[in-house]
Amino acid sequence: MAVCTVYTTQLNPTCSSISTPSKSHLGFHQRQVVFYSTGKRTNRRGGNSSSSSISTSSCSPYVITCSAGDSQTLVIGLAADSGCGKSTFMRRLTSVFGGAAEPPKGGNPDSNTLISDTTTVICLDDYHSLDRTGRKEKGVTALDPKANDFDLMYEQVKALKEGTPVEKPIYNHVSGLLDPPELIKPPKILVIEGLHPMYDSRVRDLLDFSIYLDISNEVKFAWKIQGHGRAWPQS
Ligand SMILES: Nc1ncnc2c1ncn2[C@@H]1O[C@H](COP(=O)(O)OP(=O)(O)OP(=O)(O)O)[C@@H](O)[C@H]1O
Ligand SMILES: O=C(CO)[C@H](O)[C@H](O)COP(=O)(O)O
Repeated sequence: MAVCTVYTTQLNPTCSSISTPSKSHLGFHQRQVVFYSTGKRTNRRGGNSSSSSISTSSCSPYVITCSAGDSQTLVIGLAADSGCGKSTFMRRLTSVFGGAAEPPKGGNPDSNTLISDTTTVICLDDYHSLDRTGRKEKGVTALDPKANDFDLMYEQVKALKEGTPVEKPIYNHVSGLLDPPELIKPPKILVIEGLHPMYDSRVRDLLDFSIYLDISNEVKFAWKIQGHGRAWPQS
């Protein structure tokens, strides 16, 4: 059985509560946590009693545990809008799981994948079905489901979960083009991070755990102004 346990304290100074819905909503069946960017919110959906929240304002540690079936890869979905700290959060989380996360050795320097001892993080931007020009021509953004290949995402996440390597496409954020695929081997823990790890019900059903980073525009823009990371998305 693949198991992941995270012992951690507050992940960042603006993150002050975690919601852990005990019942499914929007069809989620797996365990979820939502990291909030501001303190007082315990329930986004206005009084839904199925959500409970854990305060971390005292910086006390909390524990997150999830597990998958025998010999299966454990799949974690991390969703957030662009610039909400998915990559930053994943770098921290993978280091908690063990080892520094690095791009695949000797591969495409513009790969979005990170590999550590136990964990592989794939970026769902790699499943954009339309490149930057294609999206412009069709008048859609990367958030539009039409700009993403959910069939391929499902097939490949399922294959990895079942222990089969895949040739995953690469969306190149520098050129805005789809590059030749890279080989991804099934890890112990697979994280799929991006705009839509929970949009497609087939992909959603593969998740053992899901995380949504709920970052306010105010905080997101403040982070951007601090000037870290790559430039704001091109499209
Ligand atoms: N907890 C944090 N505290 C301060 N700054 C942060 C934090 N998380 C992220 N940032 C900053 O916010 C910016 C966006 O973060 P990051 O690149 O991780 O987001 P992302 O969701 O992966 O973005 P994209 O989808 O555009 O690739 C970066 O400049 C990063 O340094
Ligand atoms: O990071 C993103 C979504 O997670 C980008 O918004 C998306 O991939 C489009 O990329 P670009 O703006 O570089 O064409």
